[in-house]
Amino acid sequence: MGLEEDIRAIEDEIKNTKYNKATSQHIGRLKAKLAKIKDDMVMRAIKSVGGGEGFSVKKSGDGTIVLVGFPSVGKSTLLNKLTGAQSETGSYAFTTLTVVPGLMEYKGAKIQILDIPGLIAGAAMGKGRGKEVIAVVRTADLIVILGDVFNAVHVDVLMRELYDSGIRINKPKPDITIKRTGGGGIRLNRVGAVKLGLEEVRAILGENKIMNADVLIRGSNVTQDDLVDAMQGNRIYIPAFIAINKVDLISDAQRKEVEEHMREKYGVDPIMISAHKGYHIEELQDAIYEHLGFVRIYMKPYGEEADMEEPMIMRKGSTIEDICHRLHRDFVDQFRYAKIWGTSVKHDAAKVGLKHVVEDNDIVTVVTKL
Ligand SMILES: Nc1nc2c(ncn2[C@@H]2O[C@H](COP(=O)(O)OP(=O)(O)OP(=O)(O)O)[C@@H](O)[C@H]2O)c(=O)[nH]1
Ligand SMILES: [K+]
Ligand SMILES: [Mg+2]
Repeated sequence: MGLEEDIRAIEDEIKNTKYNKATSQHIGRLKAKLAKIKDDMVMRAIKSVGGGEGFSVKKSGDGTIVLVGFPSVGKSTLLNKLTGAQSETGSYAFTTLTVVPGLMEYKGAKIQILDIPGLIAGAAMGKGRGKEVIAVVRTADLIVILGDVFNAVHVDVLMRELYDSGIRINKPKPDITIKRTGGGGIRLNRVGAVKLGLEEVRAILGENKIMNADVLIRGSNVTQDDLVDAMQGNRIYIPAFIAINKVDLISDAQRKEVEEHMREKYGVDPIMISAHKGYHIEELQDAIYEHLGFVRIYMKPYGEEADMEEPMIMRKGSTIEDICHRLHRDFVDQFRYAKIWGTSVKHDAAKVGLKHVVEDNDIVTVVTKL
C-alpha cells in the first residue's frame, strides 16, 4: 500500500504546482520519479506474466484489434456478432476469463478480434488479472474502447489504466533520442521550436541517474511527459476509438445525451451500437477498417487483366517495395519498374519505383528482369 500512497502524493503535488520557469525542473523531477515508481510496479509485473495460461494468442490476419471495457459492457456479445465466434456471455461480471480470438472478414481484409476479461480500476496494478489482460492489449494494432450506455463514465477509468500501463492512445511517438555517453554531461540538440529547456531535461534524466547523454528532440510540442516516456522506453503507441454499447436499452433523447457527453469530454463522436440487436454494426466495422489504415491493391500481371476479385491488403503508407516482398522474396532484387492505374499517380499506367507509396484501389503491375 505504501507505494500507492506515494504515487497519489506525487500526483497531487504535480497537480497543485503551477508550471512556470521556476517550477519546471521540480515538476520534471516529480514526473520522472512518478513514472519510475509506477513502472517498477506495472512493467516488471507485465513482463513477468509472459502470456499466462489462456493469455497467449497467436496473431493472425492483416491486423489485430482488442476490445477493452469494464465487465459486462458486452465485449463477448460483440465479438460473437462480428466474427461468429462463440465466446461465453452472461449477465454477471467476469464471464470471460481468458483471451478469446475471432476473425472478421471485411472488405477483403482479415481482421483478428480479441475478446478479453473486463478491465477494472486498478488493473494496471494487477487487479482482476489486469497484468495479463494489459500484456495482451499492448500487442494490439488497434484498441476499441467499449463502454455501455449506463456506464459511459467508466471510459475515463479505462483511459487511465491504459495510460498507467504505458499505452499511449492516438498519439504519434514523439521524436526523441537519448544516447548515453561516457562523459560530458547532458548535451541537448533541438530541431524546430522545441520548448523543453536544458535544465528541465537534465532534471528529468538525473532522476533516472542519467548524467551523461546526447539528447535529440525534434518537434515543437514535445512535453516533459514525452521525455519521461522516452526515458522509460517501454511505451507503446496505439490508435483507439470509443464505442458505446446497449443503445437499444435507452430512448433517443438519452442516447443524444450520452453522445453529447462523450463529444464534450473526448472531442470525438462515439459510435453508438447495440451488439445484441446489431444496430450500427456496419459503422463499427467501417471504423475498425479505417483506423487500421488498410489499402486494397489489385494486381495486374503484365499483359493480362487485373484480378479485381481478390485485393492484396496492405497497411496505409505501404510502398511498391512492400508489395514486392509480399509477392516473392526475389522480387525486390529482380525489380525493374511498376506501373500503376489509380489515385497515387498523376496519369494511368505511370511508371514508378520501389519507394512509391500506393493508395487504396490502385491497380499495380510489377515488371521484373527476366
Ligand atoms: N440489451 C442489450 N444487452 C446486451 C448488449 N450487449 C450485451 N448485452 C448483455 O450484457 C450482458 C453482458 O454481456 P457480455 O457479452 O457477457 O459482456 P462482457 O463485456 O463480455 O462481460 P465480461 O466477460 O464479464 O467482462 C449479457 O447479458 C448480454 O446479453 C446489447 O447491445 N444490448
Ligand atoms: K458478462
Ligand atoms: Mg466477456
